[in-house]
Amino acid sequence: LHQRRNNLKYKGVQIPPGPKGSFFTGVKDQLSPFPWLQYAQWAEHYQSSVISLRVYNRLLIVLNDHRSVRDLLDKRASIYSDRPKSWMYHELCGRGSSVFNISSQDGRHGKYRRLLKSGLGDGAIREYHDLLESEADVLVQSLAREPEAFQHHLRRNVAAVIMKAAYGYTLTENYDPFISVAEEAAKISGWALAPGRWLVDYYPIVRFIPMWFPFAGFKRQGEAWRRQLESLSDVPHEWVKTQMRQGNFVESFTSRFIQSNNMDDENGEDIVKWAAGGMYAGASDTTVSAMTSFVLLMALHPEVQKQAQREIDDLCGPGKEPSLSDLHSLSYLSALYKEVLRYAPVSNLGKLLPALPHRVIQDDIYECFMIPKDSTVIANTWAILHDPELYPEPSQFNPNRFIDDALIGVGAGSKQPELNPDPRGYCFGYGRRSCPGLQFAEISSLLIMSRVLSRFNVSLPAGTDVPEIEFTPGITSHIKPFDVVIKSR
Ligand code: HEM
Repeated sequence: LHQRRNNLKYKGVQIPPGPKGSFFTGVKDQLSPFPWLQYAQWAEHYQSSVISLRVYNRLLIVLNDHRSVRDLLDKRASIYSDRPKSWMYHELCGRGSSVFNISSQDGRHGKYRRLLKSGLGDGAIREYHDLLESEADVLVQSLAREPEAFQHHLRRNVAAVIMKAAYGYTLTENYDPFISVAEEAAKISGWALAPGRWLVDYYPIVRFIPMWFPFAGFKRQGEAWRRQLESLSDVPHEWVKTQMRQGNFVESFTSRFIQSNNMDDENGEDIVKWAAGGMYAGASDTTVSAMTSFVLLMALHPEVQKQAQREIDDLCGPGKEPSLSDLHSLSYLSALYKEVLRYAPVSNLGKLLPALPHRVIQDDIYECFMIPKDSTVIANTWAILHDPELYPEPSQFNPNRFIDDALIGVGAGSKQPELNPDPRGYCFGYGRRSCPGLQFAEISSLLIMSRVLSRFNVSLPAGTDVPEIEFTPGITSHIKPFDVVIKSR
């Protein structure tokens, strides 16, 4: 319908080229578990970095190069920062108000972002210094004790930091009730957002079928999940309030905003609750994924590892662990962090999850193409970070690309190098949806990396062949783990 209307309105302006697929499902059955590679291949095949594809009745526009991403998602952020609607998740499960899913046209969107920015930005991070340092100590001790469980320790570190920062809550040693609450919510959300699973997402008219109707299983399921998710997201918030009432609480993102009571909004407390919920959801898989990639890449690149260790030893003295105040002096470490994010981008937003792609809220024309209102717009961040014109020899893992003037190209020292631009401009998302946890992620990641490098050597088990790098499918795709040895230096 849209297309017919748009063809009339913008006579002769076509939607971007792309595969057509079948009449009913579109290209749904042709999508691979690694869509970012497939999108890049389609872009090459159709000789256009902007392509379109249809899944059921939903039109997807995929942006495969940095220019279109900047031009549309950043420069036209006011119309490209909405999220596609998932009727199952947003309406039936009642999650439309969550930070990730709220419509950019809802007044709460800006309030969440302002709150998260002030609670997670550079100024606020100082509040978390002691917490970050003490959890880094715990991580190093756990790695020394049980190095083979490194992923478990990383996951625990990130969860402990974020739960303390968001709620002032200290994780218990093994099974933690708050983490299982958060993981349960993530699991239900994954099911409710499963692409192609719920017809109501594509044909919302079916939401009007009465609850008792034989085909209304999805409605009963949605209602059950709504109740479950509601109580799950209330648990940590109510816990903070109880602690505060008892006068026995650790300061946190939530307590600070409840106490300051200057939200200037009758829904202030509800906004804090959703914003804090977004912190665990945003920080957990992403940071763990980046840090897991870091450990695996250190095993594959001993020369990079040695150089980073030399820099830390030179600054702090051998055997002395870096502290947060040392991090800004470690320029090779900072380049290494950028290269980990570029090489194994955490967020290959290619998956058809309705949660992270953007939605354009009005018809738009880009170059010679029509981008119809309500299209789902996906940035193929992987393709950008592996574009040989932007990052020469993209399959080489080489942190020097961010510090060596010869590799930065013309304009070195200026804000926008021609080659090897800062990948943080891509892997933390775009426009009015870009990640509000960027600084928090960076400081916690650099601290983990510096502590691991100063205390341990990471290598492949003796006698094993160098493994081929494979990536896991999914929205926070990362390098498929292989065996590594972590030994004290
Ligand atoms: C290496 C770590 C991280 C990476 C790579 C990452 C990446 C991203 C990306 C790509 C998005 C989506 C942007 C878009 O839609 O264009 C996002 C959104 C978000 N991130 Fe992060 N993130 C990381 C860590 C964190 C941390 C530590 C927090 C909080 C403490 C956080 C909180 C959020 C939130 C709340 C959103 C939703 C923003 C919105 O929809 O308005 N992230 N992140």
